Amino acid sequence: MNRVANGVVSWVDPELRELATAAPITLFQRLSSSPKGLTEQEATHRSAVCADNRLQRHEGSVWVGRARSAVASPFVALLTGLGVVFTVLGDLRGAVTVSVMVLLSVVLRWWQQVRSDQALRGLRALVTTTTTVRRRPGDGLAPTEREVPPEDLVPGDVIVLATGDLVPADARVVAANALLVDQSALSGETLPVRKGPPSPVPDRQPRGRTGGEIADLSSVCFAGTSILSGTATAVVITTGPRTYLGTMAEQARHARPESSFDRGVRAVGWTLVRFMLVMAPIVLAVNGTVTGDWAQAALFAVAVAVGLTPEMLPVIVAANLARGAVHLSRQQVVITRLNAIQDLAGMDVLCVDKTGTLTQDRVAYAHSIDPAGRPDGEAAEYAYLAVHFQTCPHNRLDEAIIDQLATDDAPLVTDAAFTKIDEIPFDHTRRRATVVVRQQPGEHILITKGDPDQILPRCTHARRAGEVVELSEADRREAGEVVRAYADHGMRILAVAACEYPARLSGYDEGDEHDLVLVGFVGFVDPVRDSAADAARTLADHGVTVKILTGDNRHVAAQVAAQVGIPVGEIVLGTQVEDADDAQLRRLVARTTVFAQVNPVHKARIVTALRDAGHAVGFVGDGVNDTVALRTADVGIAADTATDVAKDAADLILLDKDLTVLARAMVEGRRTLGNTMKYVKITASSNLGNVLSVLVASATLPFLPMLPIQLMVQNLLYDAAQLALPWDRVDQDYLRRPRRWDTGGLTRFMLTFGPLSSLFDLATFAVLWWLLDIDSPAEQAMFQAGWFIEGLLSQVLIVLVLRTRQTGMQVWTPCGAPSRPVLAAAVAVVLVGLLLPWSQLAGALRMAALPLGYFPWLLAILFSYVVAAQVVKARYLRGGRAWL
Ligand SMILES: Nc1ncnc2c1ncn2[C@@H]1O[C@H](COP(=O)(O)OP(=O)(O)OP(=O)(O)O)[C@@H](O)[C@H]1O
Repeated sequence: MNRVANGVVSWVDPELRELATAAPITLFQRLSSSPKGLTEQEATHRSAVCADNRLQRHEGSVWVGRARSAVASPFVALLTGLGVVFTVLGDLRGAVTVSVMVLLSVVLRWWQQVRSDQALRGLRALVTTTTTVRRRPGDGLAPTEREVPPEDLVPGDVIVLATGDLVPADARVVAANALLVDQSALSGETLPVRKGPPSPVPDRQPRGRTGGEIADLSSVCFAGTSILSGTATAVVITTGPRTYLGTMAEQARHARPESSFDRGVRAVGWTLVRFMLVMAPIVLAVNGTVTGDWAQAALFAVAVAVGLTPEMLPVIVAANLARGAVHLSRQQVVITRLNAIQDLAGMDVLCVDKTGTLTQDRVAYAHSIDPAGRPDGEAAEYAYLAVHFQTCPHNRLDEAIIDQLATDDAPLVTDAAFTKIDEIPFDHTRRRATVVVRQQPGEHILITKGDPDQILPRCTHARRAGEVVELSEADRREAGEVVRAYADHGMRILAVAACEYPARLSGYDEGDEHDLVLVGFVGFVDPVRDSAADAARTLADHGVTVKILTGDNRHVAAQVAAQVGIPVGEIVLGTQVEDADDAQLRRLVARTTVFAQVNPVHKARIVTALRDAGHAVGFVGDGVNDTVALRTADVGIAADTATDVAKDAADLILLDKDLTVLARAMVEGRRTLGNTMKYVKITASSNLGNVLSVLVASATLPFLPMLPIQLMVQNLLYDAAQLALPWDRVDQDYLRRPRRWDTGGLTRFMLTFGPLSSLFDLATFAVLWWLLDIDSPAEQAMFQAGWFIEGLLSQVLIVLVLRTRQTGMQVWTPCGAPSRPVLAAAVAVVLVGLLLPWSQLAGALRMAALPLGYFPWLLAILFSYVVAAQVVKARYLRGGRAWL
């Protein structure tokens, strides 16, 4: 069977496994390629057929996916259903009005999401990576090697990999030299894996591996993994979303747990559906019984149902989120998932790492000391030797050693005097790195540097004044004290130890890191950011508990926490997290603020336990293997400098990895949610009031109090005014606590302010009926215009009163007053409403101009309504109830 059709390989695992072990000639044949690589023409042809070699799905499908998520909202479903009912009942004007509402909300929401996707792509484009590919200019011509963007790779391309490279696609190794690959992104397996062309003996699953068979194929390098050391030539088998990582990323995307915002939106949707289900049939029954015209009653009931739905909610939410996203990007925060802004508002626990978030991220070498704490350069010399030969990527500590010790001739001299034999790279679980070198023939020196807690137990001897002496218990305690004393001053300490071995041909592994001689310690400073304490205080003042999750030593963690003002208490270590079952862990995380010596797996478990305990959790991470925790958290946050995979998993990307930026972003999230909640609560209560008025009017009037089309135009006008709400101010009080969607509060709010507004509607009916004598079916157009104006004006005005919890004249003080856009929109809509019965549209809306005598009464009713709303608000708040 030909598995390469038009250069596209259709993948299932058995085929991958087959290609993993295939002889080179079969491999190239199956991929329609050759060891000299593809021709440029063939590569162009294949790239036209295959999707780009990107982790994300093809652009087209992202747009479709976004469209799908924009449509999938309970309000859209509800309104579409009501639109269908209108059509069935023959009211096309009603159906069109509802369709416009639905279309507007879907398009706006979709547009916002696509725009933010584009912004993120723009950000990613700033990070350039290239891959070396071997291609021929044409058939029969010699191949050349050149650098191309990873997106340009196609199945069949021959690539050359070297130390420090990110593997750009799933590729079968055809030749390798001491190839060591970090596969932790795929399998959680933290030890590096040796890779090379397949051996004649089939691969066996290594013990203790967590990644499953695929990741254990030792002849395949997978996209997203990185080359720790060595070189390789490989042929690309599969690219982009079809790689192993691509499918995992896709699964993880789908597996994302529902966030607190999503839960809130769903709950609001259901509360409104319940109200509608109760109210619409009642309106139908009352109106049908009184008028006897059941068809008209049915139309009216559907219009009431539309009126009861805050139909512009998706639009207002989208507009709010968009404004929030723009504001955040000005504050160095890029949003990758719009809803994350609302989740940010609900966040009550923020898990942060230490380096860069709390500290200045400028690690500097400080000193070198012997095991007893006396100044001595030997530890630094060994550490430099180890870093010099280390091929796994240098981190900040390594760079600090190089900056300080790689003086003019040092690299040359080191290369001349020593030869590298082997390496056991650093990883977050081992918390140490080892290099083996040869100085004298017949003798190897193993040098290990790392967390003192990891190194000291592996030492049996120590250096003292140039001598190697046995490490007594007292010496060990003394060394521990030295580490602690420096760590207590916030200094990061690496222990350095060495050991001599007779030269051998076989490689070295962890089993050789024992019976070491402790050479001493090197110290580093990474000062706490000046702004960190202020930011931590701001977060605490706003009800967010900051927890530190660091791979570093407990003393340093405690010191940094104390400097930043985070209460320390009991410090929990990674090993304790590992030993605790889920229930124990929930209790542990509830009382702990500092977790030290934790690896990425522990971090993910801590986040899950916090979520299980009901918290809305933010998590800051930047490693490839922080992906799980980033996805598990309600808000995953990564710095711009993080790996692509981590950024892909994050909801927020910080262009400046600083806690202050995060604190500001959190306040912005609450402001956004505050303005959204204003709309939901005030609108739902006004609509409930309308329905109650309609019920009373239906039972008492010989005609409809308002026609369905009038009811919906009134709704549209009101909603148009509310489009300015995202630009409104929010009470300081509201911003001070984590906020989630609160539907319990919504019901109470509706039941208080809905009937209140209804009272003033009834007063309007009374004025129209008894005082102005508009009391016959022939005059219904005038009556309906009267209620249309009063209803619209009272709804718009009440937003200005209820939008803040300030009472009395405070509403008009600078912090309580509405923002200018909100005020301007309200005035504009009030004017339109007042002029409508006199306009050209009056006929289409079946309204008649009102007698001027109506307006003093209107003024009095509106004034009394505002005063009454203030009084009720004050009482409502005195009852200790949550406001918006
Ligand atoms: N280059 C290195 N060589 C040897 N050991 C190292 C190296 N870098 C770090 N370590 C040790 O491993 C420990 C854990 O480091 P890791 O990078 O996992 O911490 P982290 O979680 O990133 O810390 P942070 O919270 O500060 O960001 C360090 O405390 C240190 O003792």
